[in-house]
Amino acid sequence: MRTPLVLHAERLTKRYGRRTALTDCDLKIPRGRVVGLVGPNGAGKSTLLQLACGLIAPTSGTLSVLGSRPAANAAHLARVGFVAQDTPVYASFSVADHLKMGAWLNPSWDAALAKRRIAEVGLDPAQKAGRLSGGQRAQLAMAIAAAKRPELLIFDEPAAALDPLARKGFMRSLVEFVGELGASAVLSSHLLSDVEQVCDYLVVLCDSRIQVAGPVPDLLASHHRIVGDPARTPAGVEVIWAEHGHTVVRGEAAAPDRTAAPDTEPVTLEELVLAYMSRAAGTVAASRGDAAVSR
Ligand SMILES: Nc1ncnc2c1ncn2[C@@H]1O[C@H](COP(=O)(O)OP(=O)(O)OP(=O)(O)O)[C@@H](O)[C@H]1O
Repeated sequence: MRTPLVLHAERLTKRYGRRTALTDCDLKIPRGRVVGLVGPNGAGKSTLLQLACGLIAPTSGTLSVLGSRPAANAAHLARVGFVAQDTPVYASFSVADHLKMGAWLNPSWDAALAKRRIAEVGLDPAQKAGRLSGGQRAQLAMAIAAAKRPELLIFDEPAAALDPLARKGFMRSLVEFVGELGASAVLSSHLLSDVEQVCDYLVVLCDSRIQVAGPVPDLLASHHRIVGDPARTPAGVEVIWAEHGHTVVRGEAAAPDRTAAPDTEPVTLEELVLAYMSRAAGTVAASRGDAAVSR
């Protein structure tokens, strides 16, 4: 039976020497989601994704990917597609060479899908990869990862180098493509606008720890903003962060009941993420302009 989880971490910890990149992370990510992994620089996002791909090993704790140890064997490797940060390609190889290499390396290679995808995004098969723009390189890397027909696609900041318009187009094509494959996807980003555009599941990682994780609609339903005196925060809710007369809270007791809590408002995804980031930073909340998560 297929495991219902694409990623399952228990007390997952990764240290590089004395630096701890992940601390006691517990995570259960169900299949069929497009997951946004967000957090500031150095939060541990790439480390988590590299662990999921089997490129590095945990210091302690466990992580299973599609029910097995990451990169457990060749068959398992074929079930996971990875697009690394900066979408590395072989500069002197043409687009067509990349597809040939993909076919040679991957037993489950879907040559028709790769070829169609390359045509759809307007890439010239004869073009040397070193001459592609950042956006074209990202599209090539995504086509290669997807032509393996993986069950899980992992993207480490796939669109970071792209201008806003190219990024929007790339993210849209990413989610369409993942849907067409019937795959799950996990993508890291510190651009919240990317995540809002395509993700239906959110993981906030700050300072090596998972702050919150869950389906986006559930997170938005279970968090609220209380306007005014923080002392008026209803009992039984968890205060995530308070500043400038706005308190972001989690808990059913804060559901917008106009009689009991007349100044309770819904939160946006940005407010929710910034509240967890500010709490993790333990400092005065960053204003929208200087936050590490930017739009
Ligand atoms: N190979 C390494 N050796 C030593 N320290 C590392 C190594 N890789 C990452 N780190 C450290 O681990 C922490 C987490 O890094 P990681 O790259 O996972 O964060 P990130 O959230 O992906 O950051 P960014 O958004 O800047 O890419 C950082 O403090 C980083 O300096």
